[in-house]
Amino acid sequence: MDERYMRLALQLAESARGQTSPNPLVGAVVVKHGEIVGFGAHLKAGEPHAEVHALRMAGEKAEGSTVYVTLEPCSHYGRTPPCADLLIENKVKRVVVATTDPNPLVAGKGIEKLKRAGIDVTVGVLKEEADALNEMFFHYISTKVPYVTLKYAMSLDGKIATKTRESKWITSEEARRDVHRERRMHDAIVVGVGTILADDPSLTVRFGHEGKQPIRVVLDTHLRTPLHANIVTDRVAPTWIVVGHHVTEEQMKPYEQAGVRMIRMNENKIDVPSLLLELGKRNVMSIFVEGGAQVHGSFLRSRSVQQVIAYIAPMLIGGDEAPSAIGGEGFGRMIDALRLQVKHVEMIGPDIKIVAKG
Ligand SMILES: Nc1c(/N=C/[C@H](O)[C@H](O)[C@H](O)COP(=O)(O)O)[nH]c(=O)[nH]c1=O
Ligand SMILES: Nc1c(N[C@@H]2O[C@H](COP(=O)(O)O)[C@@H](O)[C@H]2O)[nH]c(=O)[nH]c1=O
Ligand SMILES: [Zn+2]
Repeated sequence: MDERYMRLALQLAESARGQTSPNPLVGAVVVKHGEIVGFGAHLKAGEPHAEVHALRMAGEKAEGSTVYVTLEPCSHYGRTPPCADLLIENKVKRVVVATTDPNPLVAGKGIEKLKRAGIDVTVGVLKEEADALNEMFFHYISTKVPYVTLKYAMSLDGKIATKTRESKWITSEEARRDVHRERRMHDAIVVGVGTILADDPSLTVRFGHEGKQPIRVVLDTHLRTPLHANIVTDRVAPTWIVVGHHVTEEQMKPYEQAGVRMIRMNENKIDVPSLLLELGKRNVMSIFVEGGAQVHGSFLRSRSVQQVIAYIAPMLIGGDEAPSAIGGEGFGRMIDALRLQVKHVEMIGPDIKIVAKG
């Protein structure tokens, strides 16, 4: 029975996907005498937690109830009061927790508090599902740098464009729509200025997956992004441009006036670990790196890759000069190659989608 209610709590949590950053997805269900008397999900950082919504809906029925929650109830004062205290005040009889919260502020303290107050606590119901739900949050809260997804679309022979740099289109309309769904799962989309100059992309979530638009981050050491680029002028989503230390205030001014947020690194280059620290400091919990090959190469070099999403089209492009999905220096020895595990393979229209994780 516990699994049935926890599954509902997990579904509730998932419904807020893409809205809660930098907080986790959390769902809660209140059950009394075999009846659901309240439920809720955390919808937005800074707003009430899932338990608050669920207990509010339950009212007096919360007393003597069993509460199912997908993440250990918080026990600290963040932007909202601790849920563990609220559960105790509501005289809840039993709390079923799917997984503990690795946030150093919580990590086991919430469960301790509940037990000390005499509440019967069960931990680990559907733990696998609950951990998968928040893998990005867990990565971010324990490393303070964003969870990194590399995405590329390539031909069967691994090319992302022809030797004359033509790339429209390699994958099908359906595959390109699927990219928008994956974009939406991330706080930011990252591309190199090469992609801006080649494609003038909008880097927005469209095709019915609209919701909170991810931040568009351009890695542009020498500030070569044109002021008339879509991502500067369309104001559909936030745009951040990362530049080297040598770029001056007056060079950045026109971009800031156009509403672009400028991030100037401490060196005349953008190295990935420093970039990730800067993004992590600005509460970016997950990034969707869309290329090009050089950018992918720099993320691979620093082994800062948690997930790869590859779309493969059944076509052959060939040519030594045609760029492959990941450029840069690469590894000289097989032992250094980044080994992943294939988690998911599916056909999308005529194309193959492969998801692999570190
Ligand atoms: N060339 C291909 C891609 N090309 C991806 C480009 O690098 C760039 O991310 C997109 O053009 C941005 O599009 P938007 O303006 O945001 O809709 N991506 C794909 O999935 N398949 C391909 O065939
Ligand atoms: N969203 C959520 C929790 N989130 C936990 O609390 C932290 C955010 O606290 P605050 O800044 O007050 O919103 C977050 O980092 C995570 O550890 N906890 C819960 O009991 N239920 C919830 O629904
Ligand atoms: Zn809480």
